[in-house]
Amino acid sequence: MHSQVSSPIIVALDYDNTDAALAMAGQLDPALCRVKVGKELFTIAGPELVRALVERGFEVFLDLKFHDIPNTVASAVKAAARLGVWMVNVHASGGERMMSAASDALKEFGDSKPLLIGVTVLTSTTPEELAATGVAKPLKEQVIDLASKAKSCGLDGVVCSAREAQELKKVCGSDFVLVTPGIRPTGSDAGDQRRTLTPSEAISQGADYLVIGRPITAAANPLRALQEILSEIAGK
Ligand SMILES: O=c1ccn([C@@H]2O[C@H](COP(=O)(O)O)[C@@H](O)[C@H]2O)c(=O)[nH]1
Repeated sequence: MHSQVSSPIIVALDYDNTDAALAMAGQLDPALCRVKVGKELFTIAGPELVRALVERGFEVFLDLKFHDIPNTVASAVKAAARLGVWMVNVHASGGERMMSAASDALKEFGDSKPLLIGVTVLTSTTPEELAATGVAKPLKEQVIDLASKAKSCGLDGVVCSAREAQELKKVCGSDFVLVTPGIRPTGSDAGDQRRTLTPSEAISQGADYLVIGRPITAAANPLRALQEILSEIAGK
């Protein structure tokens, strides 16, 4: 999908109702950011909310992290493409057959296909927590392995921590899109995030898109918080 927005910021609209999500979108500017609809908001507000955001001029990242049998995931990403979203994602740990099925399913959308992104290891996960799930590899190696598989299956990029971005760009190439949540401006609360970096650190490590929720949406003035982050990135 051809994009009109040069900003790297994707604001996570993590709300439990349509009115709150649209009120936040109304305080933002589609020329300065994209927006992300995740599991909570989509479960409560559904496709209508996604269409409403698209109609308001926002490029939408549908962050549902699909993980299922290949046929189901292929159908799900096609449904997302029909909604007009700019980006959609699947769990890279769902396997290569699943990722290839998703990638193949989007071919019929040609140039208007959404970016297809694989989730590697969640930014809330520590190395110890990953090991406890039975993954024997060190966390960074696991991220690189999943990203390499995502690339070979035809995905456009991955979700990872910005801490892994520099290495991933080396391994997967500069065109492979890196979407990085776990972004925390200096002094802001990490909350449940564990592998964090500041906005300017993330960009300097090679992140293409920064997913930012609470540091913007919980700010007294979300638009000002967004503008301050953009200024920090621009080095102003
Ligand atoms: O690895 C991941 C994948 C997705 N997320 C999502 O990003 C936002 C982050 O919100 P903050 O308030 O800035 O922490 C949230 O919607 C997560 O579901 C992630 O954090 N890490």
